[in-house]
Amino acid sequence: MSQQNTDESSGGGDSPDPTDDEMLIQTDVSESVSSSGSTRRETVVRAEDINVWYGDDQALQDITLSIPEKSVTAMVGPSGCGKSTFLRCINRMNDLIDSARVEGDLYLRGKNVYDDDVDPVALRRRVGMVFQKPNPFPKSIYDNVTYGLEIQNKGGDYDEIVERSLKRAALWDEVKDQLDESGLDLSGGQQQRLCIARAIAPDPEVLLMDEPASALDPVATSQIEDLIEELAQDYTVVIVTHNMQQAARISDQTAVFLTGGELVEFDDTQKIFENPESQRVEDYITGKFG
Ligand SMILES: Nc1ncnc2c1ncn2[C@@H]1O[C@H](COP(=O)(O)OP(=O)(O)OP(=O)(O)O)[C@@H](O)[C@H]1O
Repeated sequence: MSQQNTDESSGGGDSPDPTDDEMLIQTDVSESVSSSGSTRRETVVRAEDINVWYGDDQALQDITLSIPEKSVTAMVGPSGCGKSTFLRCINRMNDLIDSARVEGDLYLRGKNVYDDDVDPVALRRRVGMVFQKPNPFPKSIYDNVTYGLEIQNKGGDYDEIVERSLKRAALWDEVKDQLDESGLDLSGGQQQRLCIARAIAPDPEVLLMDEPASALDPVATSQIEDLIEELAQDYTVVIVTHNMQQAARISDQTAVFLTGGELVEFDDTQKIFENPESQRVEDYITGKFG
């Protein structure tokens, strides 16, 4: 686990005329959660009273939590408790589900992403996502990595960005001589690292990962776990996982959701696994139910 203690609240650029993108980058200096008091990092994502329904069925109830920067936050809990739904609130992917309705406030660096003036596409530039099943496009490895940059019309030295992103995703050495070959010809673990390279190429601030290793074998899973810990030095990583050991190994904070879409406990991972406040959380993480 990589706890970083930075007391400072980086604050505020003094530019009087923010651009559209900068409108989304206001600083939230609220303190991140920590029962031990040891972790005081700037909050990047803050959810306040988030409720989500699919039609008449409520999937999340009054979720309030703060996710600190440059760390790994794990969302755990039994199937159907709303972990993925919460992840999709952060980059407004629930907007794409007709029956979904979100109420409450979700701040990204102090700006409510549900405000009318927020463009969800611009938001998703700043909040990248990696899914459970590796989903490279039927394109070359190179084009997979540059895809996000191209659709955003983002300039820059693509050769350099491809190399940097693949290195960050721990894939460069394996593919550097076959960048023109299809991403679909890679192994499952390599494909997932390619998807991570694609997600980080536009340099997002937050990286959402929805069970990124659950379709992979143990060796590929271990590589992805190492990679996630490394990525947290530069990005704020939020990961959904079914795997308690994985959450314990790689996350700094853990949020435990339970049936009914309730957030029962959110704290430093060590505290959650060694001395949770809630009996229901203890029962869940020790395998008594779920
Ligand atoms: N697109 C959707 N349409 C309708 N209901 C949905 C949709 N997506 C999720 N749900 C429902 O919302 C609830 C929460 O689902 P969600 O996928 O967020 O849970 P989860 O904790 O991520 O589950 P899992 O661990 O099985 O992936 C479930 O009851 C699920 O059936």
